[in-house]
Amino acid sequence: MSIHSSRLEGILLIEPKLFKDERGFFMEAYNKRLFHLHGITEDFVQDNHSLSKQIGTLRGLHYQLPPKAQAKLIRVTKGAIYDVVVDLRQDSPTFGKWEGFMLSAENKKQLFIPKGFAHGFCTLMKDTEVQYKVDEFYSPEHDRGIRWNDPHLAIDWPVSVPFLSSKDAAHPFFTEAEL
Ligand SMILES: Cc1cn([C@H]2C[C@H](O)[C@@H](COP(=O)(O)OP(=O)(O)O[C@H]3O[C@@H](C)C(=O)[C@@H](O)[C@H]3O)O2)c(=O)[nH]c1=O
Repeated sequence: MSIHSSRLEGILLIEPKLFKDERGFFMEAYNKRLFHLHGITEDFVQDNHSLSKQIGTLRGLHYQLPPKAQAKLIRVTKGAIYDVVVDLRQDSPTFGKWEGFMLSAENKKQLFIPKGFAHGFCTLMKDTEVQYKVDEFYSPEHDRGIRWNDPHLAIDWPVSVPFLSSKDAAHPFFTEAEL
């Protein structure tokens, strides 16, 4: 597998080694020893899986507050997403900066997101399925969100009118968010 760092420290884009043959392909989606060798030593405790039926479905921007903050390892098993992270680490030189990545069932790229980031994605194909590992259990009391179209963040989403949950449409803006 190959790993690429990003301008946001700690964010890693991972390309697994793919074995193709006449039957199809094989890949190791997660290999504890290999990931540890590359510094991803989180103890993942929960695997999540979501389906978004419509193109332009946007989930986010989500995070959990400490002490229940989550690191995440994201991949797409059907369809494609534009995956976005926002640096919420107040001591970081890139605090408040965002970055976007194309993840798809076809390119099989994975995104590792350490604790301290908000995360969201917008689907680029219908019936897109996203699967991700997290290193802390879901905690509704610590669950928080930031408004997807916050002008301060100025995220360049691929759609201007996404399909949102009512919860995601009502999140506070970045400057009012509890961090
Ligand atoms: C995230 C989560 C939700 N749920 C429940 C709560 C709710 O009734 C239902 C749907 O929850 P949500 O609307 O928060 O689902 P969703 O909008 O898909 O939330 C996810 O979005 C992406 C961007 C992330 O980064 C994830 O960490 C997570 O926050 O599922 C769990 O039981 N466990 C979980 O881990």
